[in-house]
Amino acid sequence: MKRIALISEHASPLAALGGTDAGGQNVYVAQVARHLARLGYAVDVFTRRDAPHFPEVLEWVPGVRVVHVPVGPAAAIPKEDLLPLMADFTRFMAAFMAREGRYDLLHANFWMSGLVAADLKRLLGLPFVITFHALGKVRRLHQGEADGFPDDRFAIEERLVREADRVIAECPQDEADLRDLYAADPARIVTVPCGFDPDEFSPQGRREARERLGLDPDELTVLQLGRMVPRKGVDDAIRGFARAVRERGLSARLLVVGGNSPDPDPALTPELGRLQGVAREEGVADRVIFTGSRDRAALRDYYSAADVFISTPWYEPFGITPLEAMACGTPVLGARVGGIQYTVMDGETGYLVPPRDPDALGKRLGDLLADAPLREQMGEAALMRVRSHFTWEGVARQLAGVYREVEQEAEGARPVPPAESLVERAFQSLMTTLTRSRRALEPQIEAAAEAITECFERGGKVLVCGNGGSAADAQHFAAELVGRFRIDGRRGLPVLALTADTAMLTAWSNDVGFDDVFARQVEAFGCEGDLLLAISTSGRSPNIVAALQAARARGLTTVALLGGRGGDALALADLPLMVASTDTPRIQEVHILALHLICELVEEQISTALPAHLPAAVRLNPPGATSPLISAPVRKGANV
Ligand SMILES: O=C(CO)[C@@H](O)[C@H](O)[C@H](O)[C@H](O)COP(=O)(O)O
Ligand SMILES: [Zn+2]
Repeated sequence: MKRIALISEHASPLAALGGTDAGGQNVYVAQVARHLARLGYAVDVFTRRDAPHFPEVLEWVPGVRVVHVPVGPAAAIPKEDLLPLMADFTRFMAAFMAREGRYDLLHANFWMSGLVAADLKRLLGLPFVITFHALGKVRRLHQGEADGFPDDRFAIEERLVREADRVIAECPQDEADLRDLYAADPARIVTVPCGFDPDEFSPQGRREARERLGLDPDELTVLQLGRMVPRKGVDDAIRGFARAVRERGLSARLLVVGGNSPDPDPALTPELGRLQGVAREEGVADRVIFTGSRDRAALRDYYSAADVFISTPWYEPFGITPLEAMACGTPVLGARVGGIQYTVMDGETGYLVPPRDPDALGKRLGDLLADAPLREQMGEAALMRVRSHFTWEGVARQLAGVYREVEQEAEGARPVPPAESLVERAFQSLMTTLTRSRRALEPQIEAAAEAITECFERGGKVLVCGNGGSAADAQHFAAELVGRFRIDGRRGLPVLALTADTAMLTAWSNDVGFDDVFARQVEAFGCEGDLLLAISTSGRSPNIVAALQAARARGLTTVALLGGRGGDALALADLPLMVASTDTPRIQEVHILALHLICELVEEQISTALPAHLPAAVRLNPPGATSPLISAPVRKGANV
């Protein structure tokens, strides 16, 4: 079973049920979730908790849970104010997944949910797809200053277009906008339209529907239905209707369904007042009926009762209402914008007219109202078209295909176990570990070398310890500094490997315990100002942890060469050097490189600590040095 997280920060699928203020995104998320569940997906929809009584996790329909994300006030707030809450939204989802398991894929809806998905991808490596529903740059083009979203939206959308595994365009116009305005990679855009649910929308019989709504069964009826905002072009619908009625001398009425309440009160829906003014101005106040909002269950009767459905917004990312009207067998008079020009086939399932052009609209409306057989024919063609192209079931199947593609790609990106020899694999993995560690280790190696140099300069000594291979590394390190590394003729530096005294190690382990064999020696040899260098690939060896604790207690500086997650040693080290691997031998190999580099840097720093004009022998063996100079002759050996 595949687990999908649908993220929809402001548009809850539950709002789609009540229907009064639900926009297209609520319907989309609700329907996609339900139909994905029917295809066998386990779907969780993450949406902001905007009412106090909502439980955190609600089992909604079989296979779909709604997770109410508790960020911001548990009340409705404008979506323009949600961006600052998104970081908490992301944190909540990451914690939720830590508790309840990961998703196979995230499907974000709208740009702010996209931000959550993109951050989760960076954090957890989850693939994501996004349906924008509306694009900020398109909105700004059409709405200008009326657009209340911050300008950050543009840069965020650009990032999402770059980082999403797939961008779902809802129609060819959306796809073109993504390419032209956002430079989206065409190979990662897939066009999947919105849909309708045949159980919800089907022809109800015109006369019966009109009767149920209390409308005159014989009068020509035109319907405009949707949210009441200026960009929906309801004023153009009213003006076009007025022209058609005037010019053709028809007896018809226009139903305008929508608003903030079921009561068509301009005090509750200010836009309504403006539109009533337009109807009066056009002399059709008695023919335009504002109904207020209606429950979703009642909409099929409205769509079925109408002879013509009008949808002429200035722009529309997709436009679900024309589909729903077509699903009820009603021809659509639509604006040639966005998804409408894709769903409505001009001259076949209705007509397309330019946006904001009441004259063109009036003419086409007149043609339709005057020709009953044409309306009949177009209504049937509309029904056929939506049933074959735009059901939610079909949409969910297409999305499932996109999810499968993304998953296959993700699998392809996972490193295939290499077929080459063990030796080749070891080289490869060491190179990977080196590359990963490089950036992090460079400043740490320099800092460790500096701390060790300072320790020597103040007259201190270095104690080194480790187990197994790291014990050998400890001795190796001591040998380089007590003896010589690259620079010939310098003084010996005081480094004591705590792993070398077998009598002490065996007696203490035999009689007392192994866990404090090093701590005991730190107590014996360590003085304030000295430095302990602890080496452990896991950071969990008890004797290493105890040695670091003892060193801290005595005022020694602590440096630790670690790997994996650093274990308890990590927090006890003033300077931890972490190798980005969990494989012991690879960590040790990087440790050796780090130790050699530390030796080289320390030698260099010690030799330049005194003015350059002094003879080399004096610089390398300063007058205050406690150990005698053993310089020449150096016998021939591998390191010479
Ligand atoms: O050399 C190796 C593995 O390459 C082993 O001897 C290894 O050092 C031992 O297992 C150590 O006991 C591991 O201890 P540590 O690095 O986790 O502190
Ligand atoms: Zn080893």
